[in-house]
Amino acid sequence: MKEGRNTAGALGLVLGHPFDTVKLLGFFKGMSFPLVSIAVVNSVLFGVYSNVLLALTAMSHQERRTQLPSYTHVFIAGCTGGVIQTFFLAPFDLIKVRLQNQTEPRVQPGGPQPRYRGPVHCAATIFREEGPRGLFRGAWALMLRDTPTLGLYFVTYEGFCHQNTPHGQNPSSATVLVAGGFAGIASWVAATPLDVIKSRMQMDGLRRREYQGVLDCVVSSFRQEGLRVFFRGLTINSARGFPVNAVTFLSYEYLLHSWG
Ligand SMILES: C[N+](C)(C)CCCC[C@H](N)C(=O)O
Repeated sequence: MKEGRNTAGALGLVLGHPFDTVKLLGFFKGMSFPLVSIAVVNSVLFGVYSNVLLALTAMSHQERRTQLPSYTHVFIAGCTGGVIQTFFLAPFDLIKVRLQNQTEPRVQPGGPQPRYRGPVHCAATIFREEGPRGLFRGAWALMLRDTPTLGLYFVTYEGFCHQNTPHGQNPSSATVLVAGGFAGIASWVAATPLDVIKSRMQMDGLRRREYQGVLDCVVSSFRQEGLRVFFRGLTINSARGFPVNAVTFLSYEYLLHSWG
């Protein structure tokens, strides 16, 4: 009896396995592009941030626990990280926005071919149709969005950690998670108006050019849609910002400690 059940269980598993695999692969399909992009961009951002802070304060990460760096230094280091990461983020972000805004996102047999068939094809097509500079379309708006808001991001993080950690100690994992989450929300709330503009600039140039530049895009979006346009996606950005940045900062702290 027991034997029979085990065999049945094993058989079920064997039969079910291909389905599970397909399901899993389907579930994570399309994840390699964001994964590569986030790995590159976050290493640049956090690398620049910690090195600039190191240069400004002449203190190691561990020493800074007992002697908090000034928020001005944290802000400057965050802004510098923001400027440098823009060069890396711009093409990745452009490709993401272009792919997300496709009207025929899927290739269907016999149906119309989508303009971009995937991230690599998208990059090659932009390069061909819009030139190498085309890959940096919207980069100014992106830099304007990210420079001050990444300063704010790190100030929020360090401030929250400092306030909730006994003097001289390392913040607990729970504190790091909440501080990272709040940093994500604060920076996304501040970044949302320029995020709307950035995405519009990135989509511009696909057919005819609609905007003359960032300012023109701000003015004409405001004229056509009112003040509300600058708050588009605010809720979703914040809701996503909390968990994403909680985990980001937890891994950052973990790596800092394991590398010594
Ligand atoms: C500055 N800005 C708010 C745009 C982003 C800040 C957090 C960056 C993080 N990789 C994320 O995707 O949430």
